[in-house]
Amino acid sequence: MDMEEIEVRNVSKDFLDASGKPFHAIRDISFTWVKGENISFTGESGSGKSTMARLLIGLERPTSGEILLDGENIAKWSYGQWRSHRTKIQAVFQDATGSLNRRLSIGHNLEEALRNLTKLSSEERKKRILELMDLTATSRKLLDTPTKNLSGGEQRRVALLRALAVRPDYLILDELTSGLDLISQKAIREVLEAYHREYRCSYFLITHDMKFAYRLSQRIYELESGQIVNIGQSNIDINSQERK
Ligand SMILES: Nc1ncnc2c1ncn2[C@@H]1O[C@H](COP(=O)(O)OP(=O)(O)OP(=O)(O)O)[C@@H](O)[C@H]1O
Repeated sequence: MDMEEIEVRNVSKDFLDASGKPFHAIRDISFTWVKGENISFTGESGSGKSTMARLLIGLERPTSGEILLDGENIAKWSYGQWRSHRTKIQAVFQDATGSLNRRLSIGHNLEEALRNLTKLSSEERKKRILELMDLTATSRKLLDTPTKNLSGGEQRRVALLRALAVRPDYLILDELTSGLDLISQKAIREVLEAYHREYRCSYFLITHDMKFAYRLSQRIYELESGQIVNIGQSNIDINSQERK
């Protein structure tokens, strides 16, 4: 295998509708997501974006087609196989706060993710967390703050940091900035930019915000009724952007 990538080949996903008839949420979609590259999925509500994300992280299995990670069909992976690849692909879904333990401090939440998903020692975990805070310009003082004291935007940022701490190769972000004020949106965008520049993590962004999509990703796929109807190309290079 020359290229590290995720290849989605002719994937379809059917659900049963209320009357028990098959409903085609994803119809024969194919695309390649090369490691180091960011892509965005956009489209109306119900067009199949979240279903595509759930297929990529193994929360749904395709009705037909294959999803190849470096040539291996992840659509057939068992729960155990997914567990052992958690550091490869991470996801932060719309209800980001669901992945956080609100009773714990931010530091404990990050620490818990690293304890569960990596083999790092206690010292290495501490070092990793501090590095991440510095890289993403997040104050170290926040580590002792109880998660429940944070605003919605800050909680999403922490959920994002939790996923990034694991250093995934691929990261799926479902509507991470929707409903946030402009300052919180910018803060999240800057975290993503800084992290991508350092580790070349590949983002799969689901967003309605086209500016966000064009700024962070190379290609923007537009979905309509479960099909790709348009592919936009961004000429903005995330790696050459200056921090603002
Ligand atoms: N588990 C399920 N069972 C039945 N239908 C489902 C299921 N999951 C999704 N669907 C249907 O599949 C279609 C696509 O849903 P999906 O959530 O992927 O769309 P979306 O583009 O992400 O929408 P939004 O922007 O509102 O999140 C919708 O009609 C939805 O009702």
